[in-house]
Amino acid sequence: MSRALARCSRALLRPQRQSKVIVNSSCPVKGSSSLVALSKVGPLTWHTGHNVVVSQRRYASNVPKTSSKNPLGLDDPTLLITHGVIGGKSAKAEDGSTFDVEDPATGKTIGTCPDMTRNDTEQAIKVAHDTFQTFKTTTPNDRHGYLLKLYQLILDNRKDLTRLIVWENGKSWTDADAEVTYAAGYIGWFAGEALRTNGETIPCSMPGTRNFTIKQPIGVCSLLVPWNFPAGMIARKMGPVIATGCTAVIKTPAETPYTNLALVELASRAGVPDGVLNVVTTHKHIQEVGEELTTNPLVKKVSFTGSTKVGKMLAKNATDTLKKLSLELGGNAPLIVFEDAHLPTAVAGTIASKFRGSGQTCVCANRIYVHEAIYDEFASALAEKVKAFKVGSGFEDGVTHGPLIHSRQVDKVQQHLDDALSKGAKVLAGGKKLSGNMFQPTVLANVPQDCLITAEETFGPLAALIKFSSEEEVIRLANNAEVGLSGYFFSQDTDRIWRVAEALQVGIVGANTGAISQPVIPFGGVKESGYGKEGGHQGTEEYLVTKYIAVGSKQE
Ligand SMILES: NC(=O)c1ccc[n+]([C@@H]2O[C@H](COP(=O)([O-])OP(=O)(O)OC[C@H]3O[C@@H](n4cnc5c(N)ncnc54)[C@H](O)[C@@H]3O)[C@@H](O)[C@H]2O)c1
Ligand SMILES: O=CCCC(=O)O
Repeated sequence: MSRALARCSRALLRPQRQSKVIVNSSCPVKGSSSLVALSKVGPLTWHTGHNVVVSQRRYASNVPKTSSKNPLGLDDPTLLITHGVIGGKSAKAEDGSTFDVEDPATGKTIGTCPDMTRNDTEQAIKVAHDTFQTFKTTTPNDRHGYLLKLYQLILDNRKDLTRLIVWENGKSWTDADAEVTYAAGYIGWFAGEALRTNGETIPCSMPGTRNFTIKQPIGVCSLLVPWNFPAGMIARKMGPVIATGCTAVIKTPAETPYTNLALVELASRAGVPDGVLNVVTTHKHIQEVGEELTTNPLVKKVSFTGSTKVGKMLAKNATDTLKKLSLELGGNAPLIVFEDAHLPTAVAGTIASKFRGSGQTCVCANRIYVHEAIYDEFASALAEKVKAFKVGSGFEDGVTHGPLIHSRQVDKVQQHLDDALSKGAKVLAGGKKLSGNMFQPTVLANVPQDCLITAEETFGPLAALIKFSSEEEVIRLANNAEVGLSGYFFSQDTDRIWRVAEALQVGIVGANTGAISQPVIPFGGVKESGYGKEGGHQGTEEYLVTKYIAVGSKQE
């Protein structure tokens, strides 16, 4: 704990360091340069929320040295957990069955996990409920301490967590490393939040009576996490669970269970009591497990990140028992480049927003509206940058973009591309499916206003450039969506910045930036992108109930 604090305060006092170039004369990866690639993203302080400067040092090779005893080549092989967790104990499926976890870069199986069922889930909920009776009585300082230790453990194990993310999600090493920083930032933020669950005193209009509110943990929470941020998404759900004294059953995504499980293991090493975080891994039984997690009366809160379709179904399930819900669902983010934009900033911001995680984030720009006066200049500058990307296994040096998660995502990108091409769009960069789940980062010009891309999020590396001619027109187009998670625009006119920021029907606005995600802000959407916030102090409130207490005085 003291190490984390010392590091934070040292970092706050010193100027931000830039990335380093490391010269390596014996790079073992075939075809890679001996000058190990420089990180292009610069310092990652915007991610941590803690101003901890994390070196973007690249190692001689990030390709893990695997063996039969250490199949994922971790420095600490005990961080590879291949079972569920109930009450701190290893859990199997009731029928003993398992499912395979695959490396999306190769399609090869990297391990298995139990295919747990509804009964297993019910058991996990009971344990979480029993544990809640004691965990809710721990002090804020106890929980602050657990989270600070966990924060330090995440940073201490960053290489292994990065490896797990690359193995099961496929994103590039730099992206995965940044995600570990992002996840640690959430845990650090909620360590502070554990100490800030303040109630109020409220002046009372009745003589002799005093009014107070206190904040209490809501109870057992079902946390359903997606595969696109295997560390980040669980961190921003389990952080407030621990901070507030709740307990949880976590349903891991079938694609990426190992990073979730490693983080739960680190939480246990940080002292979080057994039974606070329980993990159900499942693939075949997703429907019934999802139903149990959203209908069991012992569960008081559900937090889900994923598609709008599944979110709506879970919300319906939770209605009968009126559970509190946080739904962080799909987006279809507009990104607008006005004629008065600073073009290099607009290009950099578009790349940051569109291509992070190979386009598989809920806040990725999806509809890129460019003013006709600068359309050609912007399009060619963006295409030039995108042509320089390198697609491949996230472990390879120099790879900027990894594969998509599975063939369904590849098919969706291809379908959106074909549809736009059939309506007159033109490829300026990329445009081809590569081997396996790899897809070239693509820039498309002359995209019509009505096509599949504008109707739903692509969730892939396809930048669709649509021409517009007036602010009024583009605001109408941007708001013409059932969803509203994030929206971006680029302009150097201050009046326009306020006007457009206020007009966009979204929960998150990036004005002159494509990087909006931080642990300290309330992340969440409007319309069919769901409700509830993650991160910020609002992300703590989601796990608390407010109780009002009136205290009268002696009546004579
Ligand atoms: N908001 C996000 O961060 C996010 C994340 C993943 C996918 N998506 C969107 O969803 C689309 C499809 O991707 P997907 O198939 O992985 O999304 P999905 O909504 O089906 O899956 C997201 C998560 O929900 C779980 N899930 C699925 N069905 C469930 C059920 N019946 N009960 C409980 N949990 C269930 C999945 O296992 C996964 O962990 C993507 O193209 C993208 O548009 C959004
Ligand atoms: O994809 C969903 C979350 C993305 C983010 O936190 O930036």
